[in-house]
Amino acid sequence: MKIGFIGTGSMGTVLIESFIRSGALQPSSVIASNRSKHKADLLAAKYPGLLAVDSNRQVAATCGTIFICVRPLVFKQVVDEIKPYVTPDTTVISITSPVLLRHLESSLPCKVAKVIPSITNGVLSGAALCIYGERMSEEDRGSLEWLVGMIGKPVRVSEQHTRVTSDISSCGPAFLAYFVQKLVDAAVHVAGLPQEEATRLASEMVLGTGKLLTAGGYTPESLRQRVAVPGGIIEAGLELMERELDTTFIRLLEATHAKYDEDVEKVDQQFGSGTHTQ
Ligand SMILES: NC(=O)C1=CN([C@@H]2O[C@H](COP(=O)(O)OP(=O)(O)OC[C@H]3O[C@@H](n4cnc5c(N)ncnc54)[C@H](O)[C@@H]3O)[C@@H](O)[C@H]2O)C=CC1
Ligand SMILES: O=C(O)[C@@H]1CCC=N1
Repeated sequence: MKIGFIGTGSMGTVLIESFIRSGALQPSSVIASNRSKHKADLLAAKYPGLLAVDSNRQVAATCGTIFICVRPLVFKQVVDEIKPYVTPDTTVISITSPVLLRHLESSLPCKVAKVIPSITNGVLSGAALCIYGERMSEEDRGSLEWLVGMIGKPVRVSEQHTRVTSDISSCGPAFLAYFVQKLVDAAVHVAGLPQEEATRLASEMVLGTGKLLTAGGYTPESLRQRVAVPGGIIEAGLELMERELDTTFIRLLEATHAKYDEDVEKVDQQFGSGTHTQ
């Protein structure tokens, strides 16, 4: 069965390349379209057998499973384009959170799901959030999770929790990279450590910490307690972070939720769906 990708920008490309690199998909199973076709052509050149096509309609007409990898406000246009070509057996997957299942289910006569990937899937790691519409049978869900499981850890979440879980798994890499960057800048500023060396150390530290938290038997709390000796150097640093960052993360999530609400409202207007309740 052919798998289609509409939108081969940053995330569409990550998904296609990861599915191919992991062995989940052969290039010859992949059909891709993009507004400016040259981006899809680049993938076709890199992966012989992959078919880049001129229109989203061609993807819809040939593929049983279609990932829509465009920005939220472009969805309505794409959905209208592909609608005549999907059948009840087609599965359409949105990779963006502000396009809700009800937008898709009310507009398309097929199965719909959301898979919110993460840049970490590009190294076959991290989570991929799975949210299912009612027309997805348990077998359909299992098949999609097999595919997604080749590039990350599929995690089923309710649509209600999509925003906050995506804040962690999809936005988290950017937030953590910001933390790393600030730590590196401080090391350069305070002690003159070469930037490259500080970056290498910080990156290894993040990798090791991730392993401790996923496979090393630690929780964030127990890890912190284990390394922060009472009255010691780490505790001095943690006390400062506690004072300075106390409400920062709550405000961080409030900021992402506010932007999400704005996007959902705009998508609602496009789909003519009234006020959202998620
Ligand atoms: N950046 C990230 O880490 C994550 C992004 N997402 C979601 O992925 C979606 C895409 O994001 P990015 O790849 O970062 O954006 P992007 O801007 O890099 O890619 C979007 C692509 O869609 C193409 N496009 C625009 N209109 C089109 C149309 N009518 N038909 C076909 N192609 C069209 C553009 O040319 C572009 O290549 C967004 O909805 C975002 O919410 C989801 C999880 C993580
Ligand atoms: O729709 C989402 O939740 C993702 C996370 C970052 C951008 N888009």
